[in-house]
Formats: sequence, structure tokens, C-alpha cells
Amino acid sequence: MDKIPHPLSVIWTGEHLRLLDQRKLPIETVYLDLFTPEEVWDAIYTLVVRGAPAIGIAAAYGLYLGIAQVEDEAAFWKKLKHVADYLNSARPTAVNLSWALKRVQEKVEQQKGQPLAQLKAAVLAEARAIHDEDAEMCRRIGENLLTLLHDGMGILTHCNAGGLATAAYGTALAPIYLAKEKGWNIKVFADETRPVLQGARLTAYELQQAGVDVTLICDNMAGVVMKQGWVQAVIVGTDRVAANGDVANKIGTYSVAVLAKEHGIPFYVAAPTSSIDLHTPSGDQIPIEERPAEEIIAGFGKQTAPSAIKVFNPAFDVTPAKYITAIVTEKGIIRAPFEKGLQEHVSK
Ligand SMILES: CSC[C@H]1O[C@H](OP(=O)(O)O)[C@H](O)[C@@H]1O
Repeated sequence: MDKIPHPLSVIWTGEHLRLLDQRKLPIETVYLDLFTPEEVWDAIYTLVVRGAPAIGIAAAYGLYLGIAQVEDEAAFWKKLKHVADYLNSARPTAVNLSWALKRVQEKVEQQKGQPLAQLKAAVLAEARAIHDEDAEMCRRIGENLLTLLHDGMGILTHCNAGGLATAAYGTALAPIYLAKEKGWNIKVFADETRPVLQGARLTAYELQQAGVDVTLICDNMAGVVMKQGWVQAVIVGTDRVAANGDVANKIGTYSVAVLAKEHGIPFYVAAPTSSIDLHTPSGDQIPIEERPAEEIIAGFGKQTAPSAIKVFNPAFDVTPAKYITAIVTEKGIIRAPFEKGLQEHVSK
């Protein structure tokens, strides 16, 4: 893939972390400078940075910021675990958060006994490796998904699993960018994705910037665009794939999957292997984040519901494997039964 058609979500300046404030998109492009794990925790929780891979990358840099100033080895190991546990508490559903923190810790533990400066350098080096590998992962997912698509088709997507959710290019949107480069005419229907509107604010923005034919729809319109015959495939991202192939993703994904099944439309999940969690047997065990009622009562500061009204605001739902046509990773395409393929993709 050539030019990246959107501002980068995560930047390491060499000294500190710079995050695109995705809450401000699509109206403003604002970067925040972060110097402490507390600032990174807050940025993850408040969705300054969001999207499973981007969250993992930001947390890995946050871990480095947390240990960069320690002055002795005993303090280093104590602080490393404390800061990793702290950052891991920011959001529970996207497994990339714990995956990235665990990967950094395991890598630096291999260097136990080395001088303190080398231990610190190892933490930063692993954070940068996670960051650098992510863009390549997206490109390969895009190439694998593209083999399932064809010129002229309509695709529906939910939430934002684009470049803004990753280091670049995205997962679910990666094939769209590749198709555009091939000169294909792909029409995308982007669910606005209430209540935080990642589809309206981020996916519509990314695809419009890239010159892709994108139509923004309300979440409750997904069924009718399928019924009209305008959609030949659904592609979504994921925050966590359980060992049996159940998929946690943005709230509303399950409804789209059921509608796709009803209309005989293939439902593809773009899943980096870093989002596959073989330690979680099924979707029933995936922790689902519940977010503040204000996101529904007064989204973006405009009250649209009675104050103190009872609200249910799960940020994710689980799509059972039976609704999924294929899970596409950077290593290939997995079809049902998913268990064996998921194990192979994680281990190879
Ligand atoms: C490529 S992961 C994108 C994934 O993350 C989103 O959730 P959030 O915006 O709350 O971080 C959504 O579930 C996307 O599919």
C-alpha cells in the first residue's frame, strides 16, 4: 500500500508518546503529547486512542514511560510489573492491551541481570517492534481479505477497524485501500456505530480522504441496505477472538452478523493474530466493557435523553462463531471449525 490516507494514530517522538486525539475527528486534527503512564491510561480509557492494535501499541510505550526514570534494578522490576498491571486496567475487552504488555515484559525478562540501561532499552525496543510490525500485519490482512472480494462489490462495515485503529492501513479497511489502489470500484456502507460514532467520525472520514465510495448509514439501516442487494460482504474488525471462534467487537456487530446470515451475505472478521486469545475458551468468557451512561444520554455534549435515565451501555458484543464465514489474519484465512485454524495461526 502506498500513501497512508489518514493522520497516524500513534507516534513515538524518540522521547515521548504523541497520540492523535480521535475524539476530535473528523472536525479537528489534534495531537496530544504524553509523558507518563497515567496520561496513557487516561488516553486509552477516554478513547483519545482506540482500536485494539493502537491501544496495544500505546500501552507498550506507556510501559516504557513508566520505567524510564527508575534508578536501580530492583525498582525497575517492581515498577515494570506495577505499571503493566495499571495500564492493563484501562479497558478490559481488547486482548491486544494485555498481549502487548505481556510481550514487552517477557522480552525484557530474557535480559534479567543485564545493566539497567540495557533493560530500559529493551522495553523501548519491544514497544517499537510492536509498533513497526503492526503496519505490515495490516497490509497482509488486506491482501488475504482481497482474495475474497471482487471489483464492483458492495461492502458493509461497522465501527472503525481502519488505519486509525492501528499503526496504519487498518484491518477490516485494509482490503478497501488495496482495492482502491487496484482501481476496483468498491462501494462501502459504513454504520455510524452509536453511541461513540466511530463509523461516522472515523471510518467515513478515512475512506472519504482516500477517495473511496463510502455511504454513511445509521446502524438501524444495515438491514435495509442488505435487503436492497447493495451489500455482497460484511467486513469487521475484532477486539478479541476466543479459542472457539466467537468474536468480540464493537456493540452492534452481533446484530449485523445475524442480518448478514439472514440475507446470505458472507461475514468476514479481520483479526490480527495479536487479537486471538486461545486462553479464553468461548465468547461467554470475554469481559465486555460497560461505559458511562453519558455517552448515550449526552453524546458529544448534547443531551438527548432525560437526565438520570437508566442506561445499558456495553461497548462490545460477542458474535458466535456460527455467524462467521471466515476469520482472516495476516497469515491466511480460517473457516469453520475455527479451533484448529486459530491454534495454527497463533503458533506458526
Ligand atoms: C482493529 S480493532 C478495531 C476495533 O476496536 C473498536 O473499538 P473501540 O473503538 O471502542 O476501541 C471496534 O471494536 C473495532 O472493531
